[in-house]
Amino acid sequence: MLDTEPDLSTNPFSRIDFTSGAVAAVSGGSDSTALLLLLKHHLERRAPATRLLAVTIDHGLRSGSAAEAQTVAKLCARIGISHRILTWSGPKPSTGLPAAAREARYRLLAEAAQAEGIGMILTGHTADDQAETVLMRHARDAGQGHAGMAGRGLAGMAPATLYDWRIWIVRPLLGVRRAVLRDVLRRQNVGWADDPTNVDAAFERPRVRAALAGESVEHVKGMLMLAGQAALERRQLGASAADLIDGFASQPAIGLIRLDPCLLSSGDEQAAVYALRILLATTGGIAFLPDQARSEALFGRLRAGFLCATLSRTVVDSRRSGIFLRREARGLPAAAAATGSTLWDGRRHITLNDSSSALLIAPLGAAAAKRLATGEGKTPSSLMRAALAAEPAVWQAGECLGLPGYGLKSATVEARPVVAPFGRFLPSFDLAPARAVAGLIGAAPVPPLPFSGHSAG
Ligand SMILES: Nc1ncnc2c1ncn2[C@@H]1O[C@H](COP(=O)(O)OP(=O)(O)OP(=O)(O)O)[C@@H](O)[C@H]1O
Repeated sequence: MLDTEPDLSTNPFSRIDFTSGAVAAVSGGSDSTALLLLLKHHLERRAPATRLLAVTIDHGLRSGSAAEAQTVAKLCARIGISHRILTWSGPKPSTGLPAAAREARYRLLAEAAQAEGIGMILTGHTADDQAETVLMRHARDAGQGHAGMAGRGLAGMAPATLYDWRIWIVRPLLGVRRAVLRDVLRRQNVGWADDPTNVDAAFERPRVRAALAGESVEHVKGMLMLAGQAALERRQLGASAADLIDGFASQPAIGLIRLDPCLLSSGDEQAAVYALRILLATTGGIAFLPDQARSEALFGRLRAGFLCATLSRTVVDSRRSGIFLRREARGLPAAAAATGSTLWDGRRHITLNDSSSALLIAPLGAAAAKRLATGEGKTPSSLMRAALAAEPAVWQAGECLGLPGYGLKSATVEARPVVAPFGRFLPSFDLAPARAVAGLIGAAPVPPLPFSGHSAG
């Protein structure tokens, strides 16, 4: 079957490393049901010892969803694949429902994988999904007057995305058309469920899907080529930005990044602005990069002379001793009891290793920062203290016990830096700058890509 089908003539799983097992995300729709059958076929022949678990998320949003999940369970039982159904419980928002459902879906899939010690999730996203994604981003960019410089989004979905900095989501069918997958199912006499929300014109994706259905095959091919080109450019830009971060950025104190002013005349302005945007989002603890135009304007002002400005919750302080980035003092989290594991201010993963004592986590603040020894060096100590003041400190009964990793003797609380713009979702296109920033700020290393040869694909 795999060897004779034109669009599946190259085995879509051949480059994937299955050593850590796989969770197949199966909704019961045609794409993910075909994913399951093709994957089973591949593993039986090439890696029969692989741990494979199929998981269906019941979002509980439609009356038929539980029955659809049961249909997947029956199919899995028939073909001998372990299967779990996980239900999205908890409040459902009245706006932004698709995004919230997606967030919950990935969280539950990752939990299922982790519970089984599996390090990878496979989804059934197809070439049709990719064309829809690119078309939607095109429309959004054009609406915002960004056409021409928004190549980043036009890359579409990446072949792999790291979720929560811990588990890879791989999309092996991104190059395969939906019609081909449906043929596979028909030939094996396997049915699938048609999700009515896929044709509900109240949502953007179904509207785009309907528009694409009327387009020629050539048009869709053109969209996919555009995405491929944009992905290549995004990877190249990311690699150049990573080189600039490695060469020109340092961290003289926790929360303080110093940029060598030579960055401003490095010769690759586009990559330098991209590096600046990534570092601004990281320092400010923001999941998205600051606006391109505002970042370019800031870059221009940095070239023109010394300044102190704020963008992306980050104070940019350019002076004779360098360009310094630190979290602004406004809008820091209020004091809160330390609990198991939390993301603090979008910037720090706080882990409480011993819950026997009642501890509070709150910003160190200017007064306590003044008492910290910051050492002698080229970096002005006032800047180091300002950065440390915005770091999470451990407090008990009104007394500051110190900063985790900076003078706090006990290992009760750990605070690990997070590469904020990529902390939740890291598309494989952006691996190079994510690795560079992780090295710079002391974040956990990026787990290796589950592809043989570790290429970003
Ligand atoms: N209810 C579900 N249970 C398990 N997996 C699912 C479910 N819904 C979607 N998936 C997985 O996600 C893939 C894409 O599905 P779909 O296109 O409906 O989601 P999407 O919202 O566009 O995805 P995303 O936003 O994650 O890119 C499916 O092929 C399947 O692998």
